[in-house]
Amino acid sequence: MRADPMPLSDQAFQAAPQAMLIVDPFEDRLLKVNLAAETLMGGDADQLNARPFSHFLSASLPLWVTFSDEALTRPPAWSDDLVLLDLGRQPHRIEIFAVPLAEGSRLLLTLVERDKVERRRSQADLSRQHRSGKVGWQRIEQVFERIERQNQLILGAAGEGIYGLDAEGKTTFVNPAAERILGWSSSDMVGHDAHRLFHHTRIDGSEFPVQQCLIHASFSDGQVHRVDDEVFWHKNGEPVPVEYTSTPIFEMGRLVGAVVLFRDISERKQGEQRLRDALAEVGSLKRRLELENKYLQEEITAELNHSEIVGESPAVAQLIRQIALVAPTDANVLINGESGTGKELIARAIHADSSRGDRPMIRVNCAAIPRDLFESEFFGHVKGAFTGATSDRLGRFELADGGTLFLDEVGEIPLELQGKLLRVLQDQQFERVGEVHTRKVNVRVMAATNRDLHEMVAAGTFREDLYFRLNVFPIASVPLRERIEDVPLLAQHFLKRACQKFNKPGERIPLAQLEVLKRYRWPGNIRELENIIERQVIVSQDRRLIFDDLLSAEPGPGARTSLPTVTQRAPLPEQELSRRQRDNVVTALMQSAGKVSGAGGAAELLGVKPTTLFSRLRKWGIEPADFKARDRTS
Ligand SMILES: Nc1ncnc2c1ncn2[C@@H]1O[C@H](COP(=O)(O)OP(=O)(O)OP(=O)(O)O)[C@@H](O)[C@H]1O
Repeated sequence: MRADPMPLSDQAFQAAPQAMLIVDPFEDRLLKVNLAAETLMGGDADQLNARPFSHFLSASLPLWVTFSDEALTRPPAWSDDLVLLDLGRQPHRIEIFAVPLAEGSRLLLTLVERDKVERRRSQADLSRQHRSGKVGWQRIEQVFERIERQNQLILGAAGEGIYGLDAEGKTTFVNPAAERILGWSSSDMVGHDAHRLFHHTRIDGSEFPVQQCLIHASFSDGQVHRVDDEVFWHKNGEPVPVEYTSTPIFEMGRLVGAVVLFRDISERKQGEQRLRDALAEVGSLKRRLELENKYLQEEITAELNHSEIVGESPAVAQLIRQIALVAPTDANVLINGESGTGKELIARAIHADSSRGDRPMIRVNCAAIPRDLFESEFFGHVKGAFTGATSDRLGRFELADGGTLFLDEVGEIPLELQGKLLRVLQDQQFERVGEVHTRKVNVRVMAATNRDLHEMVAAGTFREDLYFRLNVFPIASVPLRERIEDVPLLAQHFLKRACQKFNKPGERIPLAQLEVLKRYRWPGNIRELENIIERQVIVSQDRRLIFDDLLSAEPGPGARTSLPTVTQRAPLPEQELSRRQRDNVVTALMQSAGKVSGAGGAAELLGVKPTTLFSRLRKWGIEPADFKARDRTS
């Protein structure tokens, strides 16, 4: 037979987690205990019920009396002063709650062990604290995560490359800019020795020992190191010029690595290089301008002398036609003719009428260059190329770049240099002496000679290929004796200039004297005519230029040596003697190119003391500087 199930209220009483007792305070009897009470009081219901309730109270009995009275009269009653003794007489500090049951003489007691409650409470406090601590910690974590995210954003956005190293030099993190600049990905770098990966070699190809690396120095000396001129190596093997700052990282006072911030300075380097190149260019342009200026000064003088080609002879007409024909082309021109016939004047006229006319025409007198300086003169040299080459020097080809180079006396160029000259004429390329770098120029070349180059080619002293290169457009400069009809015009032309030059206006050449000039053979050509007129302007005293002596003089090979000698036909009046003496001094000054004293000076030529000559010059108002050589050598 199945036992009747326990009523639900009894089940609840039994299962309650607190110790529950029903007592009769008047009878001092324990009527009923639940399981939790049995556990607390250390015995089963029978054992417990067998004892008066006061047995379990001992010293707390007086308190119980007042408490139970309160519970019966002013329920509910609560106390935490009672101490309960279990069956084993072990005390338990309890918190007690009492209500009277319906009968009115019984009390339902609910007991809680204070020690357990306090333990639970402190545990609850702890877990409460723990829970609230965890939340706090989670908050802190979130803050850190946010900072970390911000840091990542900053690292990601930074234009500079940034990477971290641990104390062994292994990469700990890399930002995207570092990946981009170096070509290595984060996975290539993190955990690997950064120095070995991309900092192992210097720009000159020499090994870069890690002991000398200032990034690594930060680990040992704890200092910030800045370097502004080194290279890192891109993954593709190309050097990346960088500047960087290596900052040590301390953790708890201990050096644990470094963070490196670097920047690609290729553009800065290129900028610096461009600046250096520009400065070098400015330097070379400055030198070039100085030289050009010197040449331009000469050109101004030349221009004064050569502004127009004077003459009406068929030879001059033909010449002018040829000049007009060849000037606009870039063809090389070879001008052939006796000395003093106007070869340079022709070259200047061609240059002036060409598209290069606003650039200088650089003249080189090949007869005036010492043999061993030819190459340097033409192509320039670099400092130290040979003894005496104390600085870089531009050659004539560079100087004439964009303009015209006029090689006067081209027949004098040594055979060994003719090949090099030919190369420039063909390729417009050359190297300075002592330099391997090839330079390119754009130069038109004109040449002049009074020698028969054709004959020189046959004799093997002039390269045939060079001759053909130069002789693209030949022009013959006709001797004055073959265009004698031009003499009067030329004489008037030079007279006008000489009058201006020596400030002697109003000088004139009588018609009969022009005839004298036309009868002379002019071995020194137009230069001789020019010189004679100048000399006569200087010496003339009655504004009439007389050339009678010209025809009686022995014509020499050139203008200066063909000057008339003083003839002795009859005793001379004092005035004439003085004129001739003055004449003679002028001749000497012309021969010495205005030099008065010293070797080859006019005083030496005349056999007088320089002081004597100086005082005579002062007396006659003659200025030696007017006789300075106009036959410019370079
Ligand atoms: N047709 C001309 N009209 C005016 N002046 C001229 C003429 N021809 C030559 N001259 C002048 O004669 C002088 C000598 O001329 P230029 O120096 O050109 O001769 P060159 O043949 O080059 O001489 P060299 O062979 O000695 O160098 C110059 O002062 C020049 O101005």
